[in-house]
Amino acid sequence: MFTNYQVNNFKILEEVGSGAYGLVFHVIDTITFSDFAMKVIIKSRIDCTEDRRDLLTIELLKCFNKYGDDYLDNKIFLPAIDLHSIKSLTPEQLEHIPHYKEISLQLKVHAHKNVVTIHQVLESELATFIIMDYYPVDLFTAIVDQERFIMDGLLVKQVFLQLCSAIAYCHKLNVYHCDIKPENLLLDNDDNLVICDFGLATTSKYLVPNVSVGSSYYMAPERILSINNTNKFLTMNSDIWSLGIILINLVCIRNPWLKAHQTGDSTFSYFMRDQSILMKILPISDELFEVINSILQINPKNRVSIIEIMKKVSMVKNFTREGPLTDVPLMDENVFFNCFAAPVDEVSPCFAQQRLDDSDATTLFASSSSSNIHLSEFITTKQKTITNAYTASSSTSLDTTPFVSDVENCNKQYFPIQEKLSFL
Ligand SMILES: Nc1ncnc2c1ncn2[C@@H]1O[C@H](COP(=O)(O)OP(=O)(O)OP(=O)(O)O)[C@@H](O)[C@H]1O
Repeated sequence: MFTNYQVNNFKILEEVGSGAYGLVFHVIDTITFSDFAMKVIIKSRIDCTEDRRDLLTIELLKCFNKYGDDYLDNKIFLPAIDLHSIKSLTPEQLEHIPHYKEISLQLKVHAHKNVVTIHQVLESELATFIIMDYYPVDLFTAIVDQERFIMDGLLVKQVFLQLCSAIAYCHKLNVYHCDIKPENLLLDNDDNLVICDFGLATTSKYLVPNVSVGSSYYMAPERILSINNTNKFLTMNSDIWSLGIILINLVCIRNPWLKAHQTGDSTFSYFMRDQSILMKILPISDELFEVINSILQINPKNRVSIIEIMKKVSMVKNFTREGPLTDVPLMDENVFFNCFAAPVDEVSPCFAQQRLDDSDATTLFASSSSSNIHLSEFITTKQKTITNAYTASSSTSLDTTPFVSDVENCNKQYFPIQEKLSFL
């Protein structure tokens, strides 16, 4: 529907996902020709669960209609928000703009190689646009449709350890993801895993009552307990439970139960009485059973730590009792420590925020062999486009988030979030 629509220098190629509040698009940067993902979070509340995608689409169309102009060919130009100002929003401020909580928490941890990097946040009155790295496939598709892991135990180890490494890093910075599931884990072309969707993430050390939101397959039993339960559970431990279910997914292409609820799921109810049921319903080896059992402890306090899980998984020799996963190479100690123990990018992930400094742009174009556009040409074209955009849109009534006025503001200047949302 939105193919060829453009937000600043990001042209939409296709829709790649939709969720409760937003749509995700594969976009191309018309300056560098690099791929990005653009998540559009619609601000208006949509209560109905049916036709949600259609309603989100209508809201996004409104956004293009409000700010765009036929003359501009479905292009809109929006101000970018300074990412540091989002990171420093207080919990009280985030109460007023809940969708910024997701962005703020992801920004806290996106320096990790296995967390999706956010490059820009563009603000409009109707929607917020998040520009992130783009990944071609999610883990669900890779496991179920492509069966990418059934022959390759080392790949299972690599992907799972990357996930553990990212989650451990988040926990170290007091960010708890709370929605670890294959649809929220993406793979690059070299099968490196990254985590996305911090929509349910929290910094709350303890689970807040009635947190039964998310996918039931991956949810720890304490998250499904009745709201009258007054025990305090560490949020961190419920992420660890989800890791155990993902490990089962990777090796067995299935889930052990629909939900970890004693009366609501007969398999889980059986598992509570006798954990070895896992050996009967899944083709896992004794060795893997031992690892999974140390993770899927009903009492969250008894669950093994993430670093212990990582050590155990790297040493597993066979994942299954039969088939190609019976003989899995041990992970080389150097690979383990280089790839998983020091996982933080040294390069600032916010390259997009600086890239239109002249020197950076020159470097970018110089290094882009596929592009034959020169910097001077680019600046002229870009200035022309954005000047046109401004002329055409200057009569539009702009409420809380005025249009940017020129190329400087559109691509170089970053506004503090407090300036764009004056109520903060
Ligand atoms: N950076 C990305 N690159 C490629 N695809 C992505 C990216 N981010 C998200 N997606 C795709 O879009 C889907 C929806 O994204 P996301 O989970 O962030 O949205 P959401 O609105 O929070 O969804 P939900 O309500 O289901 O949690 C993902 O499952 C994934 O398939």
